[in-house]
Amino acid sequence: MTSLNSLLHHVQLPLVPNDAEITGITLDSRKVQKGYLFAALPGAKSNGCDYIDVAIQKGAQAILLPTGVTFPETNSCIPIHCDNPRYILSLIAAFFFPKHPKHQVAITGTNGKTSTADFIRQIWQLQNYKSATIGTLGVISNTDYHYTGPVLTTPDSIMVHEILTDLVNHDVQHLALEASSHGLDQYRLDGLTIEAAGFTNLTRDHLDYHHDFQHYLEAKLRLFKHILPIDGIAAINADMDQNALKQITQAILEHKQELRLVGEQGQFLKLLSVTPLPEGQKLEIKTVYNEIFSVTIPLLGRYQVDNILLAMALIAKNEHDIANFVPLLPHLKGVRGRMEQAAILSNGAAIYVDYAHTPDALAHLLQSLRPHTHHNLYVIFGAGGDRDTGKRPLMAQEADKYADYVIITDDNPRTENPNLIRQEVKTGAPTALEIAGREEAIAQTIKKLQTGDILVVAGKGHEQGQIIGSVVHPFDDVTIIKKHASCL
Ligand SMILES: CC(=O)N[C@H]1[C@@H](OP(=O)(O)OP(=O)(O)OC[C@H]2O[C@@H](n3ccc(=O)[nH]c3=O)[C@H](O)[C@@H]2O)O[C@H](CO)[C@@H](O)[C@@H]1O[C@H](C)C(=O)N[C@@H](C)C(=O)N[C@H](CCC(=O)O)C(=O)O
Ligand SMILES: Nc1ncnc2c1ncn2[C@@H]1O[C@H](COP(=O)(O)OP(=O)(O)OP(=O)(O)O)[C@@H](O)[C@H]1O
Ligand SMILES: N[C@H](CCC[C@H](N)C(=O)O)C(=O)O
Ligand SMILES: [Mg+2]
Repeated sequence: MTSLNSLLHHVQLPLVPNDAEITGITLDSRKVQKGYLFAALPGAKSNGCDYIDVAIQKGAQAILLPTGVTFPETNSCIPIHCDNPRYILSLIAAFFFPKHPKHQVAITGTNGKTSTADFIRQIWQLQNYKSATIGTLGVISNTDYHYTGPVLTTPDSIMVHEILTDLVNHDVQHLALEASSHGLDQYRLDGLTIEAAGFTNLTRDHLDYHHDFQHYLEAKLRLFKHILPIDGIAAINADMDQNALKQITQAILEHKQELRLVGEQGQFLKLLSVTPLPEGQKLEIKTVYNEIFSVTIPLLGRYQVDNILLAMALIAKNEHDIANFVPLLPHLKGVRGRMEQAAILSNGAAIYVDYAHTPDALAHLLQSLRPHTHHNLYVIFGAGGDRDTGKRPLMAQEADKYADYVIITDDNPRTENPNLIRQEVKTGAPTALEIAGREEAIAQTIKKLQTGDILVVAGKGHEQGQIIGSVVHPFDDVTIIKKHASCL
């Protein structure tokens, strides 16, 4: 509970003569209770301003709304007009839920946010800190805090700050969170006080929402231009798209942040070599002080090396901290649904599950599995409905380029016709096999596997459901694979 004028003072909006207590904040009229501040936000599907009357009837004390929107005659509720209510709401949320972990790190990029955040949490936990991640896997921490709300990669600003306060109440002072391009574009993270921001890579995704690559990049750049403060740490994978890298580094230098480049072209942390081993990878890395470390990580997937380097650069107090992290790396565990081994058949064929749902992720995934494949490499994947349609043939092209056998199936068709989605995917790999129904595709392919083969089932990773229409049907790739593998 806080007074309306203290909230307004915090966000530098004019105070009101009739100050009032605010008992809660929400952006959904259906959740308004007596004394709440309701943020009426124009959205993609509907407009929160259409629900102002409903919110007043339910006892809203104040309504945050865009400048120019008319407000009904009422004595019971105070209108707060402003130019950018989503942004102001984020700042209000940070003030209303006042407890924030001392150490907060945010990661953006097309692929690798969840993995990088997870490695950061694991490193902190290996150092005995209570720590947490917020992202695609929900909220994970080594405390008895259990989040049960809806999961977005980046929750809305109210949810983010409510979770932060809950985490601090569970003694968590170390937090890594994912900054999705939607989340950044919709000001979900503007109230945060982060110490470091990371950028994994920029490749094609979400152009249904951002329309073109430059707007997609601009959304992600908001993390550095508007959220990471001056002197904050900006850790970047130097091997990414060079045009994007140029724009990112320019933003970082303009905002006087500390640039830490990692990767094969890194400076802060330079990757000298990676050797794939049967059960992991051996890395040789060099710090900016020319210290060289050799370490074996128990994880497959070249892409996870990039994510681990970025994780270390984001949380290192300084260059010398890397020496403290290196002995912990052999203890890292795989991330749920990312290059996760689901089954080994009696003939030795191995089956993995991975969350690759972009062209670039599929290319990296399949290239990573090739050194471990002694016979044929199979990939099963589909493309999500109500998402970027342009990436569909491109995903198939990458699959066709790097796998020996490509099986196109369904992945969350949502409100689209799954047959039509598969047809669009198939234009990128006309000779690929098409099997409707994900379980059927998995069952049929497993029967074909021989000694030395690898099958990877991509796109759903940790997901627990297949979304058809608006119904979520329980579905877990690992469980389905185990079921059909055990029949052989
Ligand atoms: C397209 C999109 O990003 N939509 C997000 C956006 O919703 P919106 O504001 O556009 O919603 P809307 O349905 O048009 O409604 C407008 C407003 O009216 C309000 N309303 C609506 C109905 C009503 O009865 N009363 C009422 O007050 C709504 O609460 C909302 O505030 O803001 C909401 C609150 O933050 C989000 O929950 C919602 O995410 C939807 C569920 C979603 O599916 N988002 C996906 C695309 C997403 O955000 N994905 C990213 C990226 C993942 C990745 O990187 O791969 C993520 O961070 O998860
Ligand atoms: N650094 C990377 N470079 C390229 N591909 C990667 C990288 N990291 C992960 N991937 C691929 O992307 C998939 C998703 O990884 P992860 O969940 O870590 O990414 P994300 O950015 O959190 O994705 P989302 O946007 O869906 O939350 C992995 O399963 C893998 O196939
Ligand atoms: N965060 C991504 C996840 C995609 C996962 C894939 N299974 C799909 O449904 O396309 C999105 O919402 O676009
Ligand atoms: Mg994620």
